[in-house]
Amino acid sequence: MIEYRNVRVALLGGGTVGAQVARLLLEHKEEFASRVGASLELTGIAVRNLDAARSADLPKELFTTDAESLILGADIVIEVMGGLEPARSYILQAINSGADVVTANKALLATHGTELFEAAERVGAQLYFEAAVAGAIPIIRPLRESLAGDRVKRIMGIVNGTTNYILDKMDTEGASFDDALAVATELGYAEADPTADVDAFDAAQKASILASLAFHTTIPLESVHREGIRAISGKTVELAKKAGYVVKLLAVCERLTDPATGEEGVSARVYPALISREHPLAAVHKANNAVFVEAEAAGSLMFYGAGAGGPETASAVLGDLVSAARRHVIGGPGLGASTHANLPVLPISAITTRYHVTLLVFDRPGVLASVAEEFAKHGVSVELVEQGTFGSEAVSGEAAPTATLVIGTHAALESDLAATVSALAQLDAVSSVVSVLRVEGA
Ligand SMILES: NC(=O)c1ccc[n+]([C@@H]2O[C@H](COP(=O)([O-])OP(=O)(O)OC[C@H]3O[C@@H](n4cnc5c(N)ncnc54)[C@H](O)[C@@H]3O)[C@@H](O)[C@H]2O)c1
Ligand SMILES: N[C@@H](CCO)C(=O)O
Ligand code: NA
Repeated sequence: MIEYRNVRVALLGGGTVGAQVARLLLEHKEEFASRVGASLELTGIAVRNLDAARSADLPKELFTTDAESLILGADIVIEVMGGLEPARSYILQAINSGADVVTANKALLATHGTELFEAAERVGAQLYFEAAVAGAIPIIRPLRESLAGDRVKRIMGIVNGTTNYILDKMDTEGASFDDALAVATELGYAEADPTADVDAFDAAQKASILASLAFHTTIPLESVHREGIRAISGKTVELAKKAGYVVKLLAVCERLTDPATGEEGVSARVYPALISREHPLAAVHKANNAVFVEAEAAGSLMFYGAGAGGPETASAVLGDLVSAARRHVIGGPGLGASTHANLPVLPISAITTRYHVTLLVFDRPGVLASVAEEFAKHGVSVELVEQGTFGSEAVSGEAAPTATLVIGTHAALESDLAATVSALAQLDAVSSVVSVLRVEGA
């Protein structure tokens, strides 16, 4: 058997994910050598603070604050630092010095992916990123390789563990938003700045990556429609439950026909949506993720598992490391980006879906008729109306609105729905629009 020299691996980041990558790499050194056909040598771990506590007991001599030197001597660089800079510069330095790269950095890939892929293709380097979307769940390799011979039509899923943890606690335990977020952060699921999770920037970054792979088109992050979960109150969760739904932060990426031109385009969006409690996505609890993929030949596929967590994410990073090391040993170019389709990215106004509009109204004669008239005026067909007393919310200086109206619609064009909602808000009988939620997974 040919004796290969060690494959030198540099690790950038020793936090929630990085420390677990290092731990598993050292613990399973022999096993990895057998799988790769060469020994993987962890040459060092670049961190900001040498004295920071780690989630694993690692040799002190591995730690350094000199990332540049570590990169120069590496065959493969693993980037699990997060953020855009200096992660972007370090990855470019690695690629230009002939190393392959494994990253979990969805923020970086969603904003600088094109530049990084072009740099990698110029020198034939590999750029792997399985951990960047849906943590431990293999979804990147299936889209990038396994389904490369099929035509993906739609992707719908839960791709952020932190917000799923929050919404799940609110639904199953009536927990408050803040308490659930605090626990998710404590458990290491949240980004360094949790607004990335709560305001759906993380989910949007992942949707951009998934849609780019699925539709062979560059989907810029700014073209992903993004709505976070801050507006989801305990009351909204309670009303959803009463109606047989659960609120989930969904990423939806799909091919669709532009209603304005009749041409094919693609849509990528992330928003809190209602999912029937019978739907498999309703059973995704805690920080788990799940992604449904609909493809022309393969039909419907579901990928499920841990979307966040140190060891769980390290699993995906190490899978990429073994792939990269195997290719490093036998030689050959890395897998490039596939963006030839160049489909137009359509705005949210072009989508058609069902909605639940919840209004807080004054309980007086004619309120139902005036509300229904607005839907009719804007061409939105109503499927259900549910009136409930929602406890009076004292509105200072006038009789409190004491009723809620939940209007469920048939499939409607987003732009028609938006026009209806702004008209409803003007009605005297309507005190406030409590929530407008799309219904997915019908
Ligand atoms: N935590 C998860 O569950 C999870 C899951 C999937 C992907 N990710 C992604 O993995 C990456 C790391 O996430 P994490 O949760 O481990 O973050 P973390 O904040 O726990 O760890 C970041 C590490 O990088 C180091 N670092 C940051 N800036 C540095 C710099 N300029 N120079 C040297 N070291 C630097 C820090 O010292 C720390 O060791 C992020 O891109 C994140 O989005 C995390
Ligand atoms: N903060 C991210 C980590 C995994 O990418 C999440 O909650 O899903
Ligand atoms: Na993954």
